Amino acid sequence: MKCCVVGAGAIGGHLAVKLCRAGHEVAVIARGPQLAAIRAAGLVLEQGGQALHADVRAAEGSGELGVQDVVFVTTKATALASVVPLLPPLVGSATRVVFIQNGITWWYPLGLPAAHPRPAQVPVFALAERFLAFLRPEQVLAGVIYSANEVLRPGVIRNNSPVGTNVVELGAPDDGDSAPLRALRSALEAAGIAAPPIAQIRASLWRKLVLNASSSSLCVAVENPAAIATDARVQETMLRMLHECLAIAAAHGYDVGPGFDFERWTQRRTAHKPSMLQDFEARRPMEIGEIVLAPLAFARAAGLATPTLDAVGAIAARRAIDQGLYTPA
Ligand SMILES: NC(=O)C1=CN([C@@H]2O[C@H](COP(=O)(O)OP(=O)(O)OC[C@H]3O[C@@H](n4cnc5c(N)ncnc54)[C@H](OP(=O)(O)O)[C@@H]3O)[C@@H](O)[C@H]2O)C=CC1
Ligand SMILES: CC(C)(CO)C(=O)C(=O)O
Repeated sequence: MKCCVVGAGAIGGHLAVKLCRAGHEVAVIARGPQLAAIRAAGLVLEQGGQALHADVRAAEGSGELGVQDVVFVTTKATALASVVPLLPPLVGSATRVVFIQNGITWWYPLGLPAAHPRPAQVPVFALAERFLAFLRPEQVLAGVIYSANEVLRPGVIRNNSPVGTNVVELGAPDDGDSAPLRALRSALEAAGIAAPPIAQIRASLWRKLVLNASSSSLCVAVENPAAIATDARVQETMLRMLHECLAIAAAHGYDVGPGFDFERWTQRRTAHKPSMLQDFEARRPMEIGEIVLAPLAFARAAGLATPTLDAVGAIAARRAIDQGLYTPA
């Protein structure tokens, strides 16, 4: 498989190393110190006490890379607009483009089953027109990833998830099955990243968003990820947020609570800083619109009250605004 990872940071770097080591032809698009480091010495993924090295091709732009079988877009949602002009040279008629972002994102309304309530209007949806100017809807795939990673230093990614627990749920916006989708899941599985079949990509999105909308904004508010497990008041706040977000998902047609042990997430003692807290600390643009505010817009559209999400979300958003890391639309 000839593939290109656009945005070789924590998630993209992890995928690039695994796919390259599994024998695929992998190029990455990166910039700044990350690009320089990858060009000089490849990418390293620290995982389970091992340093996995991969000599991936690195480029600043897409012109030299040519048409790909698969493009993984693994930038933050905040950078998606900057990705638009990079994609056309990589995309041929058979290319699949996989968008792996947390939160409500641009493809949500695309192919939304008619039985589901209409989504709230959120700013990221405006990107659909730009992506669909050169992508047919069936070329768009979506990924929801469970894999805790951070860039330790340029060129070096650390995976903070217990070995064997990195999972990506892949689907099409219309939930259709296809040979390219199955082939991609198989390629990821063979590369060591679980990619189980799923029935509904928006159910996957909401299940993950329930965790992110709660833990990410709470971690930005308290700046202490461990407090979720160790401080009873913080843990109780997180549980309230989880349940409010589950209600939003259910109101929009995705009942993602059953079978998922959300309470376990509040009891995990983890020092991993959610990517939103990593961004806050590094003073990088934050995914406030997609992870914190979009679920609140969906709540209002469904007529739901979400007092705890509102309060903690307001604090996280305010902190981001004050640092210039989020600008309300
Ligand atoms: N990190 C994690 O543990 C997890 C993250 N996620 C989600 O995955 C997505 C990706 O997150 P993550 O990997 O942490 O993000 P990172 O910030 O670590 O990586 C994104 C990379 O994309 C680069 N980039 C952005 N725009 C461009 C551009 N136009 N051209 C070239 N490179 C570009 C960034 O460069 P620069 O630094 O210069 O901006 C950065 O290196 C997010 O939606 C996040 O919420 C999901 C699960 C876990
Ligand atoms: C919390 C975590 C790692 C869950 O996979 C995540 O999604 C993030 O860091 O943004």
